[in-house]
Amino acid sequence: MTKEEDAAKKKKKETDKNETFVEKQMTEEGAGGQEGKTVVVAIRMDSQSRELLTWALVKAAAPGDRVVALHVLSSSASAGAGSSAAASGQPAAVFSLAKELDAMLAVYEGFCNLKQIDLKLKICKGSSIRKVLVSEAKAFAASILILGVAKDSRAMGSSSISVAKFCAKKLPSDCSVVALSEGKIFFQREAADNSKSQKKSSKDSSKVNSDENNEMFCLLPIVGTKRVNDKDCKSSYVPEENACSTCPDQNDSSSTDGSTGNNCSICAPEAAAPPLDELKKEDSLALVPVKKKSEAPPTSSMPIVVKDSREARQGWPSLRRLVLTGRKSISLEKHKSSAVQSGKPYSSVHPDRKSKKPDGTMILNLDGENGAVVQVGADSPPPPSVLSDEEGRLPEELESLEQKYSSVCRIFSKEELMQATSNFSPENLIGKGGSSNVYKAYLSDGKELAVKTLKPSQDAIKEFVSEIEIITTLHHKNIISLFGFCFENNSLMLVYDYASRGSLEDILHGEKESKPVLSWPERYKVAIGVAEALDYLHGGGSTEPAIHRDVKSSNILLSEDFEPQLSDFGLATWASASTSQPSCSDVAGTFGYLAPEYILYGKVNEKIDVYAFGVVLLELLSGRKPISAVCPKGQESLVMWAKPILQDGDVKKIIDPGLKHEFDSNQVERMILAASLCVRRLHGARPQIALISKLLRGDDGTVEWARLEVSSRAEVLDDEMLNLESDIKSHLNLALLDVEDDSISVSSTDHTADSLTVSSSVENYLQWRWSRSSNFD
Ligand SMILES: Nc1ncnc2c1ncn2[C@@H]1O[C@H](COP(=O)(O)OP(=O)(O)OP(=O)(O)O)[C@@H](O)[C@H]1O
Repeated sequence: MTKEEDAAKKKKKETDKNETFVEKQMTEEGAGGQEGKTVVVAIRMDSQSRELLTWALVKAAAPGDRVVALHVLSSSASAGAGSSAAASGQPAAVFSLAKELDAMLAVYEGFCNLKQIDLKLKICKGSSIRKVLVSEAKAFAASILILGVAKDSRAMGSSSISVAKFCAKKLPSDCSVVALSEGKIFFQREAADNSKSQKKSSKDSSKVNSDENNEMFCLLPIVGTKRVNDKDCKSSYVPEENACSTCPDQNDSSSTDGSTGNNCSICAPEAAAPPLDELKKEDSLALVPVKKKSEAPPTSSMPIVVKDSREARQGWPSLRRLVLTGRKSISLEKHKSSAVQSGKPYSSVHPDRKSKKPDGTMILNLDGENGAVVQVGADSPPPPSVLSDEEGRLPEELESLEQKYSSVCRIFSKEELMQATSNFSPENLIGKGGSSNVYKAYLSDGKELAVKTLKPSQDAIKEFVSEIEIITTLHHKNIISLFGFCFENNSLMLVYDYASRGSLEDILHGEKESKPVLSWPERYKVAIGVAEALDYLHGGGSTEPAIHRDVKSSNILLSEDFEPQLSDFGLATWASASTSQPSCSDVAGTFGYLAPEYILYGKVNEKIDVYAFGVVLLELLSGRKPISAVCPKGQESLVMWAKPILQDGDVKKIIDPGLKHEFDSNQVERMILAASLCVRRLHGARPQIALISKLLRGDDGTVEWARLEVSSRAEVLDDEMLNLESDIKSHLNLALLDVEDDSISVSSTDHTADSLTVSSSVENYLQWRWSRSSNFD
């Protein structure tokens, strides 16, 4: 046997070992038992942790499972300045760390929703990381504990394999322990009987207590809220599955800060929640400390929860970054319309909020240990100033705005905008975004405008400034014009031209009763207009190239004559400022429109706009939503549903039945070709938007080229597989695919268990996992 063959054999063996473990987990745990298992993943704020999470979610967790991303703050740790500052109890550092970790997890929201995995974040503090890991894994009755293998062993005080060994020794035999690096298992202690551990209920787990010495902080979503029995917990709402440990038993009311009052923000009397019907389950999040309570049932007191995907699943959310982008919070598909219709306020986090006590509103003191859950609906009281410091000074970036932009747009006073919107009356509320309200405004000369009020936060300021900076350089008929802005009295407002037909999303997917179906010529006009806008944005108009980063139907507004206007440049970035390097904390956008490389690696270039535009084209063609829970299994994702149909070129199957065969078949063909090319898995295989624009307009040569390109898909797939392999290896070495040198020849359509290690692409892999998972239900 040659040296190479020997190495290949060794490699294969390693892969098989990984697979055996994975398959075992999948078959034993994923078989859809009533109660899912808990997978605990020890994470830090680094890219390796992202690998671990990806591995845990894709390989170890099955539908119905809970994955707990556990971050341990150790006073002895040197895991980064933020981490050690947080560990030493600096409140702001704790909060900022929680925000960063939250952002890291936010990337997985979409995947977790599709996979029905409940992803939670927990931050603990303890003197020994390994001991905390053991006690937490026990407390969660974890079936698997996943750890990284530290390259710099000093980072965690000792080698991570030794940590893994320690954990394996201390944890019950029904908990597997796995230590990974770059997708390879370096240490593995398999559970003696996983099927047994799977059955472990939260009741069982209550017998095992968290380490008394672990100080815990938590981010807790008020999702799936239910009123807790008065006897158990007064004036409180507690997430169904995450009731505070103090609620069921209030005997122990000591708190982490040593005060005698109940310091749990969920059951503390001062944390009086609004009536149930005023809480929108998808929007709430609190950072709360959870006091130690040895008798408490740990699984029902999970102190840290960032996302509860099982709740969100019900509404198939368009997922947003929750904390870092400030105004981009989780919103469900029907969020905007329902919010507007009902006019109900909803809750979200204001990290910078100081103590406040409005009526009926859950507001907590905020320091590093306390988060603030505040009502921020249309009629909520104004939050304290984040625009100026105590001495009334404005942040630097705001100070120069007026001077810089007064020549290109109008600076409004708040008074003027109040008048123009009849005091921001609910009747003038025309739309709602993740963290914004949009009101119709009338100037005294009769001009109609749209005023977007941003909920103030430090991140909102950044987006406000960035949007003004970028949008004022753009002059295109298909890009919304910024008419003016206002920052005053703690208000951040952007004033745009009014688009009388509202958003494409509302027109395509909104309440149908009164609205006629968008006709084919209008759809085609929208497609052409948005392609031109993007072409211009990406540098085709010889402006400095920029990337929108949030192309979606709700950000395409329509004028009276259906001229589309690309809007919402809050996430936009100059192409020169974007990086193709993976980033843990800079993924934003809306699930359903996110390009695979962006979800997985956080890679930003103009091709993420091309991908998102492809999804919009599919919406225009089919009238379907990007993600829809009402579709049959395997068809929830518009892209996944459409891809095989696009490949067949079967117009009848893809075209919106609402069009009743009234369409131009040449234009439809071009749109199908364009969509096929835009939603290609690999960004390199997606054409520039300029070419797509030419194709849509019917340029003969481009149409010919596109036909060939799309029909020679099989050949391209091979290339894609090769590219994907090097992409993954060179960029992240993600544990997701385990692509091996000798595995490329395996067919991409061979979705058998054996092909798991050689899945042709991220998307195929996810699709395969999804369809497989669906069978478990
Ligand atoms: N200039 C405008 N003219 C008419 N309607 C508008 C205008 N701007 C926004 N809207 C309406 O307000 C809604 C909310 O817009 P906004 O940009 O705040 O949120 P979004 O983009 O839908 O969500 P998010 O900000 O979370 O991405 C839009 O979908 C649209 O219906």
